[in-house]
Amino acid sequence: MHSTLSDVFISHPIHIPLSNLPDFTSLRHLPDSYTWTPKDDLLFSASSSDESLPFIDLSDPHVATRVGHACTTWGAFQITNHGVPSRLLDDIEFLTGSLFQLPVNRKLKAARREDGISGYGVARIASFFNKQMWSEGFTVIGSPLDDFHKLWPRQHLKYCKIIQEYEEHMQKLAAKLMWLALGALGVEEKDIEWAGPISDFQGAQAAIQLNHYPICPEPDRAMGLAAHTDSTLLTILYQNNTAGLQIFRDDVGWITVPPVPGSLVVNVGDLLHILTNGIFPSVLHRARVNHLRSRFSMAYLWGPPSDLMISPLPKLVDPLHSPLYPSLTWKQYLATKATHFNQSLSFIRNYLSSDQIS
Ligand SMILES: O=C(O)CCC(=O)C(=O)O
Ligand SMILES: [Fe+2]
Repeated sequence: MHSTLSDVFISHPIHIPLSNLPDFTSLRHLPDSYTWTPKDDLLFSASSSDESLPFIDLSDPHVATRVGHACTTWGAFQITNHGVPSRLLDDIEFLTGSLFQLPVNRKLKAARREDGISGYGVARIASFFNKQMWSEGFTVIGSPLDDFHKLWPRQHLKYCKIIQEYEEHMQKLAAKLMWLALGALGVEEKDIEWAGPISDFQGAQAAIQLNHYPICPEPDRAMGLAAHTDSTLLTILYQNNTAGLQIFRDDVGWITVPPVPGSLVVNVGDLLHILTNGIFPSVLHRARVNHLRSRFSMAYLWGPPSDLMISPLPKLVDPLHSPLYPSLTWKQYLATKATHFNQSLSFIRNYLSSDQIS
């Protein structure tokens, strides 16, 4: 039977009591439960380098080479001239701001259920850390109608329309980026059957993750969203005009991705890393907070149909480059991630068949 992404979370519930949600505005000092040290996350070091993430104009004649190079060296890049209307970016930012500005008791009406994925709550990755993160989130998967009706009984349709339009643009952009990135490796449309008859990846599945990082009294000791890679093929992220996103490269350390109005950040996710047999790294990233301004980010998490087998593309495998990963579905990968978190890729690397992975 065809299953949806939500099914994965029914079998892998997370237990984060909603009482853990803080009243961010009333805290003058960071409580111990929000104070991070390197002991809480080995990666809790300050950013160091002045290197910067590639910034790519999608109308550049050499765009495929640039995208391919950015994916290979960083697993991430920023884009401009991407075709998403700036009015729509304003709309989604407005929606996000309006949502998190609601009183806590209203937001809790649309709280994510323990075995669910949609709705309001703390970051799913919270269960892997001893300390709490200075953020709140809202996940949209499928129709937001029911949840939005609980949040905005009289205005929900207006907000549903923004989500629908945003998804349509993001889906098209994700497909375009996918072909640019894979095209740079010599992968052609005929090499990916599931992209469909007109190669537009109509069968893809996606979620939208809205994040809010409130003003923080002691930002140097707090963490907005701890270091992770995304379990997607690609993630397209829009951030408001407040810095906070940082990405990690082994030879560089942490660098901040400055917000550039109207531009979008693209991350290679774990599944594209698998598909390219490790040629593209999935980028480790996190969000820091600050004491002056609230920060919002809106992530479009894009992946394949959840029951489709994903494996290193035959074109990228040869006697010198044997497949590094077994075939597995997005659903299976998410189940692995729910247990092994940032060790998931190295965990599945040890298996030849997904039947062995539990
Ligand atoms: O807020 C950000 O910049 C990062 C958000 C993120 O990584 C995510 O939602 O997966
Ligand atoms: Fe992320």
